[in-house]
Amino acid sequence: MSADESEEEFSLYAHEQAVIRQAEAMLERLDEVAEGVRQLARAYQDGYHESRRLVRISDRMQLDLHDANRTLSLQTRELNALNATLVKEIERREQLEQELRRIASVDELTGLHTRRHLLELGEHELKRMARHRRGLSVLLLDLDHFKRVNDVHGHVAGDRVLEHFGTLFRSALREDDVPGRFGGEEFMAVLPEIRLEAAAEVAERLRARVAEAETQWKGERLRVTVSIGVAEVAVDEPLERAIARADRALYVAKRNGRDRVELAETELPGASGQDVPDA
Ligand SMILES: Nc1nc2c(ncn2[C@@H]2O[C@H](COP(=O)(O)OP(=O)(O)OP(=O)(O)O)[C@@H](O)[C@H]2O)c(=O)[nH]1
Repeated sequence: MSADESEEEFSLYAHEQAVIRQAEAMLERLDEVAEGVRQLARAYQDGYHESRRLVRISDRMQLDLHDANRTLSLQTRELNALNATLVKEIERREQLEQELRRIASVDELTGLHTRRHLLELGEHELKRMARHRRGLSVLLLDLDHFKRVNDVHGHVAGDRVLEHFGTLFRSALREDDVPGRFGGEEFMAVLPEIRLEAAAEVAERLRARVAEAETQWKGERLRVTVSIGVAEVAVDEPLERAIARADRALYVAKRNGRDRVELAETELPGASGQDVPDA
């Protein structure tokens, strides 16, 4: 073999080797491509199943959502109805409470303060008096022989007289005075910023007006008189003690012939008092 031949042989061999390597490389690449295609197909397949599953889930979710929405709408309607009922109930209770407060504080027959409310307002005035020290007085009033009005003309006539007295009582007082019905035919007033003598004048004016007044009843003119006890609340004196003193003065007015005003004895410092007289 010549040198050329061996060279050619060598190059042929090298060429074949190169082709073989190229073919092998191509096959490798083809394998990679095939694997890639397989992966892609798998991915499509998985994706298909996944999206089917997701669609099923979303269908079910949608139905559930519809159901939930329907339930919510129903509940909202029921809640709205319940809310309307509750609002009405609250309004009704507020009205009832207002009515109860009114009943507890306003005497139905005369429109004056009730005993309880009067005492509350009295305590309030007492606190104010403790600050300004301009005086505070109480009047205790009782219609005279009132039983006779009932006995002779009937209870309804008696009511009419009480009602009329309420009007006279209120009109004889100032705006700031607090008149109330203590119970039955007994009345009381708390007069802020008034000393004993001025309170006695108020009481006397009222007594005279009542004595002159007439209550019309079924063509008859009914007349009553009133006895009044007056007390000025002493500094640091509890209200009930001043009321008890006014009550004793009222008793004296009754004993001295009725249709009279009597002043309570002055409270002695440290003297022990009596409780509020019962209605
Ligand atoms: N019509 C009516 N009468 C009442 C009311 N409250 C109390 N009375 C009556 O008031 C009368 C009070 O009588 P008494 O306590 O004996 O006193 P009085 O007849 O006023 O005699 P003196 O107080 O001693 O002057 C009773 O007959 C009660 O029935 C009421 O709201 N309406």
